[in-house]
Amino acid sequence: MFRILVSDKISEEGLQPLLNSSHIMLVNKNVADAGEELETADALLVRSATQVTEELMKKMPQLKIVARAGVGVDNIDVEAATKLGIVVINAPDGNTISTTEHTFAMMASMLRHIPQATVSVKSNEWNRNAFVGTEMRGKTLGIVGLGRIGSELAKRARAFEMNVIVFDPFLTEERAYKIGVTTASLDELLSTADIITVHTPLTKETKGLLNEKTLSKTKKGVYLINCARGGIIEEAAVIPLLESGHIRGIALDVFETEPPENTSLLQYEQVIATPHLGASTKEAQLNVASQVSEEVLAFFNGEPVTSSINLPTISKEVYEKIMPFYQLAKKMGNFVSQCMAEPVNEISVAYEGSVGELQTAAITKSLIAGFLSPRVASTVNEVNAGMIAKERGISFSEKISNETSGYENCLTVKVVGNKSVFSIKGTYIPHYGERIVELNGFNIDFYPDGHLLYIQHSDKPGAIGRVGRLLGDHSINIATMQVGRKQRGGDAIMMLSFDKAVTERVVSELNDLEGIVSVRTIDL
Ligand SMILES: NC(=O)c1ccc[n+]([C@@H]2O[C@H](COP(=O)([O-])OP(=O)(O)OC[C@H]3O[C@@H](n4cnc5c(N)ncnc54)[C@H](O)[C@@H]3O)[C@@H](O)[C@H]2O)c1
Ligand SMILES: O=C(O)CC[C@@H](O)C(=O)O
Repeated sequence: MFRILVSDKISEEGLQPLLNSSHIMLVNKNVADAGEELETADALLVRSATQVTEELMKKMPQLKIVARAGVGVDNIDVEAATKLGIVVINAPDGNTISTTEHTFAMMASMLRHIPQATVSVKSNEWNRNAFVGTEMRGKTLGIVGLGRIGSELAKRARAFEMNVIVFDPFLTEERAYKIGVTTASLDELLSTADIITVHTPLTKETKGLLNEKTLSKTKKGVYLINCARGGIIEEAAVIPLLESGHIRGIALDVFETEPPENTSLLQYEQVIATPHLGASTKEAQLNVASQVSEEVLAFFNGEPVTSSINLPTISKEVYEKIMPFYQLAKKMGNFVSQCMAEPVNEISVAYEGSVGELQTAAITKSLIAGFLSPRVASTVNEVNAGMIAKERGISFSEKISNETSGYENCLTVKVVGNKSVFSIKGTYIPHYGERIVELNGFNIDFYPDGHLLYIQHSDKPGAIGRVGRLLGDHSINIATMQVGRKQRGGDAIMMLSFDKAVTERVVSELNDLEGIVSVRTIDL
């Protein structure tokens, strides 16, 4: 049973794909109240309220995936999750339109004093002079961050005949042209915009982006909006500018701490606020819940997740092509790791032929994970393999070539250790499967699976027979056997497969046989 702990309020309708599965169990409980559920949960579903810290994840030994029903993952320690081999996914666009509309509603409300006028009318006042507003038409809207929400907002602003100017260091001129916005430096935006709205993630670059210094460059009478993340506009820097009348209004959906701890800013008449409601519509909540449910279900079924924060994203079509190589690479890494009982410094992989056209980075991660798994006590998978390899001083590289050497596709892995170098070549043949076709320069052909014995011997009469006899004496059935040599009478190798593991005692007896150089058990 795959157990999912749902820690925040998530649309039940959106969770249907998970609720419909008889192999999945959902428990609705906040992590703060969960006890035993923490120990058994395979997946954790959250919105923005639950803080997914390293400490929490360490209390969840079975945890494999954290799903954020929303965009921002700043409540999740993604780095710690990556280290622990936990996949983090989000629902990147399910609430884009709702948040865009909320931002637009905040802008309209602020410019026409709707919240303040509502309070006034409800207090039996009829004060039409106090609430003279500002038109949007002809005003310049400065958008900081033209991602999903920023670009949807730009479209709507243009429909209201506003000029749109954008600052986004990662925006190409081509995309800006397509959306119909003018790009600018931050300083240009600050000095020309009548209304500034921020739509970036909260990062070390965007934290306090609008601060005392940058805000002093804005036009007198500027309006500010933050429906992205608390802290992008520094709250304390706004107060003196509100008092002086430099900032005419500010609309906030998000705060430096939520709920706000320092409420002094909220006392100002020119401040309008909502409690992080950008994504709070029925539609957005259904969208984000459905998106993460489908993704968690795909993860449970061993299919690719398309919105992972810490895994390369792979579409279903690419996944189907990549999967055979992904598994082959994992087995090749694992095989070499078991063959080389020594510290390793370098792993290089060369992709030849059609496999080079796929997302080789994901295949290389799988290879590294396969290599590390017999050597690392903690979970190691493609999420954390690169990080663990680096921590252990293992560098890895890949080379891609269209050339082929007899096989339509081929992976050649070279592992450099302290004492030796090991090389292995593998291929995937449709309808035939994974094959290892070369080991340390010996041509061979075997299926890398199950219980194997890798024997190095001298190509002399009797060596193979002695191995067969000894195994027979121990009633051990050889399932398959392949032999390879470079030249007559020289060094040779045998690869044997068995239905069950061969014991250490038998391995030691095999090692003592005449003509046998070394024997290694490999379990894949
Ligand atoms: N209030 C809510 O309920 C709510 C709902 C959804 C999203 N959000 C927040 O809104 C924000 C935007 O979401 P999105 O889906 O549009 O994200 P997105 O990733 O699509 O867009 C972010 C944009 O910011 C730009 N950017 C990054 N660093 C920048 C910098 N230093 N200066 C200027 N631009 C920079 C990126 O290039 C990108 O274009 C996020 O913080 C998200 O968490 C809030
Ligand atoms: O869960 C929510 O309602 C907030 C969502 C929003 O902040 C997001 O980043 O997607």
